[in-house]
Amino acid sequence: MRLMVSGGGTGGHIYPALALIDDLKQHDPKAAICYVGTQRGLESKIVPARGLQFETIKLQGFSRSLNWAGLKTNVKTVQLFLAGVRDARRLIKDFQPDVVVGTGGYVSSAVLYAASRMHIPTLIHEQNSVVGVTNKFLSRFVDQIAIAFEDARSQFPEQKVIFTGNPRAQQVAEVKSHFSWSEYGLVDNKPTLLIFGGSQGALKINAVSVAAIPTFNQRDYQVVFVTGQKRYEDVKQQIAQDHIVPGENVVIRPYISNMPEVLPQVSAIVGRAGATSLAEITALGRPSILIPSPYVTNDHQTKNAQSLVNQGAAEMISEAQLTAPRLIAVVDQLMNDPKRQAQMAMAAKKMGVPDAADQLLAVVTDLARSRQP
Ligand SMILES: CC(=O)N[C@H]1[C@@H](OP(=O)(O)OP(=O)(O)OC[C@H]2O[C@@H](n3ccc(=O)[nH]c3=O)[C@H](O)[C@@H]2O)O[C@H](CO)[C@@H](O)[C@@H]1O
Repeated sequence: MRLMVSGGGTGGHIYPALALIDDLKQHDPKAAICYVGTQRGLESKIVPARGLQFETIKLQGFSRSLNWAGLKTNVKTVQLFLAGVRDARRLIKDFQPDVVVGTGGYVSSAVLYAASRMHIPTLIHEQNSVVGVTNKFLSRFVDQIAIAFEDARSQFPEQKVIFTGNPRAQQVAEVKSHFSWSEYGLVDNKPTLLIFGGSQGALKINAVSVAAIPTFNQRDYQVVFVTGQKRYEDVKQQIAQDHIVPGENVVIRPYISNMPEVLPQVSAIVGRAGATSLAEITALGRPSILIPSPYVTNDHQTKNAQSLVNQGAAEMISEAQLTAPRLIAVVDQLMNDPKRQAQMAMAAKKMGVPDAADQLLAVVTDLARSRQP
């Protein structure tokens, strides 16, 4: 199969694409793969490092401000989109894909639009319960739409929709490694809490976690606190300024690049409610304390989180109510109650789709075959 994939901007769009690619490579080692992203997005760091063919086009998102500057940005966005479609057509002509898959982020708009106009079979994957702007636009043009939350179904043309789950779930659920916390200067066989604010890190979660370090230092669980690559130096500075000394119990990292190896070793998670993170948490069956980002379209992270809370799989703290004492109280309660951890873990696991990559690959393979004469 010749598969072209496009998705970018944040990890939540990139990792599902990579999970699909990995699953395809396992089933069809001769498959040819081309990933299209932007130079500015996180994909330009993650994808080439995997040894994949990586092509870029130049695009930008729409501004939501209705002022003059917003208008100017949006005129530029449309110009770049039209140029992006031309560039995408050229890439498609060169690569000759059997099928083109989009996993969200504005870069996929031009690539999937161009492919559909060229009559190449197309599929988009929507990770969230509330449909993103790019996928909403593309839903009119593509052949098939794979979803990971049933709630998304009614927001798309019904006849195109198929539930597959999020392929990253399978990747995390299937991993077999000999990971040891000693790589992080921590110990094995000790309850471990992972704190991370999605793929980019989150300002408020970082601030509150910094303030909680002295308390975490005294607990009998250990803490891995991931700041996000761009926010690491600020966190370090804050810690120095506040004269905080992280003890042997707390480790601070900018980013974890081997999350599928790390996550299975974690007892509980504090994090945002990005859809791909939630797919991982549920596939593994881990209890979580979710702090949805209030800065995303239609508050979709709150809806993502609510679906776990409704099943007893997670607790939610709104960002507005997040303080260090509140975080410590909720974390302590969970970490000191193994029975509750187990109940939440089981509830989470019931929601997981640990074969999502195979399900998505089956749909993609059928679509690719539909192209052959
Ligand atoms: C601010 C924003 O627009 N967020 C969106 C973005 O979130 P974001 O990019 O944060 O995505 P998610 O939380 O869904 O997924 C993060 C991914 O990055 C990985 N990871 C994270 C931290 C780290 O150190 N190492 C690492 O590998 C996680 O394991 C996961 O695979 O895409 C999601 C999926 O469409 C949406 O639901 C989110 O609302």
